Amino acid sequence: MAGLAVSASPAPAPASFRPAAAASRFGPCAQVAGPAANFRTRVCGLRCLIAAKLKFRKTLKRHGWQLRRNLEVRANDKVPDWLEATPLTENIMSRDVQLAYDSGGETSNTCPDTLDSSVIEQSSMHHKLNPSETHPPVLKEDPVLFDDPPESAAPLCIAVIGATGELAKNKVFPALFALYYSGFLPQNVGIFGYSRKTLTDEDLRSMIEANLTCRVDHHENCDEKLNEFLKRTYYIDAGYDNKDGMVKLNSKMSQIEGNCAANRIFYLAVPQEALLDVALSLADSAQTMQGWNRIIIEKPFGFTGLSSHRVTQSLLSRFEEEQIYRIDHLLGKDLIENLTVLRFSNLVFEPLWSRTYIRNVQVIFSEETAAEIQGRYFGNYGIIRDIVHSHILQTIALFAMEPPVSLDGEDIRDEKVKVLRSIRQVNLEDVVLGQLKDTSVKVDRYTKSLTPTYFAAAMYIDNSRWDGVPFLIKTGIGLMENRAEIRIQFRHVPGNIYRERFGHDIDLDTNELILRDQPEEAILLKVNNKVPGLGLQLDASELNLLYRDRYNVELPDSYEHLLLDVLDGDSHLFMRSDEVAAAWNVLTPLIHEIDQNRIAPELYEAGGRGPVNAYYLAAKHGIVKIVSPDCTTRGSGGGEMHVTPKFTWQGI
Ligand SMILES: NC(=O)C1=CN([C@@H]2O[C@H](COP(=O)(O)OP(=O)(O)OC[C@H]3O[C@@H](n4cnc5c(N)ncnc54)[C@H](OP(=O)(O)O)[C@@H]3O)[C@@H](O)[C@H]2O)C=CC1
Ligand SMILES: O=C1O[C@H](COP(=O)(O)O)[C@@H](O)[C@H](O)[C@H]1O
Repeated sequence: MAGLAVSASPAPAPASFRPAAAASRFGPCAQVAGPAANFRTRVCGLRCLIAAKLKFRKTLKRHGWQLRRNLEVRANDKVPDWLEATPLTENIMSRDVQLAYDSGGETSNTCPDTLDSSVIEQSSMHHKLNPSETHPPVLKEDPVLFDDPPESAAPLCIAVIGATGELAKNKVFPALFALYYSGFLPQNVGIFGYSRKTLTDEDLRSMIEANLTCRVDHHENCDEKLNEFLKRTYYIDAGYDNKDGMVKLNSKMSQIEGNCAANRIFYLAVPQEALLDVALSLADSAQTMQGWNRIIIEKPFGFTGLSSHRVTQSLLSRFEEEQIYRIDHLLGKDLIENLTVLRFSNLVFEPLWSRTYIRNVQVIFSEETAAEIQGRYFGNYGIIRDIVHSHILQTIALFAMEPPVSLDGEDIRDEKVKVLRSIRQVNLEDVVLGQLKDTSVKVDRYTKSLTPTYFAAAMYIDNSRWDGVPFLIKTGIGLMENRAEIRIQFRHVPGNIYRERFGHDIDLDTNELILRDQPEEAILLKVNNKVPGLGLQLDASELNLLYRDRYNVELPDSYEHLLLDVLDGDSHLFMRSDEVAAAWNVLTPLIHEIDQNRIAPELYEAGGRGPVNAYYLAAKHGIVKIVSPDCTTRGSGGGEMHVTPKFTWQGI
């Protein structure tokens, strides 16, 4: 951090960043996001692939992801005419202005020196604030960051509330820097760290710097970018009253923004106990009147259905639904986006997506992580509230939903909530609870708690598409490996003429599709084929797409993905209030039954596969266990036949 001083002028953006990033996304004080902009993100994987195949490679590299993301909006595979024929800036700018829409605030396309009163009035109505609050006090001693000429870009202020916490340090600031580095944040961006500790700007910068790195595959100007980013970072010593703290934050932001129409994002990385105090205080005192305001809230989303409902009601008393982004970073993984991309853009899959062809679905999320760093699980939230309520149920909802009307966030959320409302309440008999045996010094505390660290369950969706199809969930910590995948097992081929060739176990011919995030990103499809040569040997082979072989890029962290979605106003991976409630309706009766009956979880060893009962649960619901590494057998015709399934059942 040597030589870093708070500067009154923003550091100049590099040439490659200015036109594509600042102009396209932020325009001249223009509104930058909205439902229409969602379209950009949805076509992601395929467009990246196609663009990479075209001559764009060098261009993409030079302009960074910002350009790639803009390219992704194209619905065809051709080099866009506008890119070749006219200056990039001009084209992107006009399109973005056209797409401009505001879901959480008002904006203007110009950057007036003074606010006109009609704008103030509109904004105030929208945010339920008093027009008199639009003139924050000015802190004379502080530097002003956003002093670019009006035509440059709409400012964006991002406040990380709980800036000294683990989440902020390890995930949020690094993700913000990665976005800044890659050109996704506007030139006029200000980053504000907020907590109750007495720190200075420099303290915050040093803390952030300790965790910042540049991408291995994209490393130019790293130090320069790091310094630019840190110069735009400020600390707010909020004290112990969030009402005062938010007034301070607002003053600082207003000062940095100047009079330009500005947008604000508030990332609430605070403990659940502090959530409402922080959220309501900021609603009253820290929202901008001249742009949109969005708040990001961390999981878990409540402790029971009732407590969650209360939190939701309080939030909705001050914010519009469209302003609230409930983040679960596990949903920001490519695995999740691929669920819908794969299904809705492939004729070979889309017609098969129902009970007619799918026999069962497994959603697996296991972690090696030891219990020591999962302290908040014990005697507290546990894995059902932390992982199942949001990550697992959202995955099932995205997997099982009807085709949405469009890729717009609200259309997708409309379909997800229908799935959540159709999930049958989970029967305790179809549940396995586990708890990691703990040999650490904290063993007393842990053994007194019945909080599960492992959860398996068979769920059913009572609608016409999924009637009778088991969705087997398996999730836990302290297991043998990190595994995040969705496994789809298909039904048998009716009247399969090769039936006998599979020997005694017809299940061995089960087609299986696996979408995997961990241990490594891949899409795998198990098919049956003939082994070359004389005789009729069948082989269960894999048509594999390993991301590491196909794409030579470092994958962004899921916080980057989701923060960018917030910036874009794309809500499809964030739970709406009705989704939160519907998910609680599935789980609350089960949680009550577990709590009231003090159901003891099955203890399991660290580094193992988890509770043995999970195997029986799978078997009970007809989940195939494909483990036969060597099943040479004889077909009825007497010829030798090898069935060599390479897919072993991952029984975590
Ligand atoms: N850590 C992680 O990886 C994940 C965390 N989460 C969720 O994110 C949230 C934060 O987690 P984490 O960072 O681990 O928690 P920490 O306890 O590490 O940090 C909490 C932060 O909030 C601040 N804070 C605490 N109370 C208040 C208050 N009343 N008003 C204002 N600020 C306050 C603390 O600073 P100070 O005391 O100085 O004010 C600190 O900066 C939690 O809700 C957690 O469930 C979700 C997923 C993953
Ligand atoms: O939200 C959570 O996620 C982490 C895993 O995060 P990742 O970035 O390693 O995928 C998990 O350890 C934690 O239990 C859970 O609350």
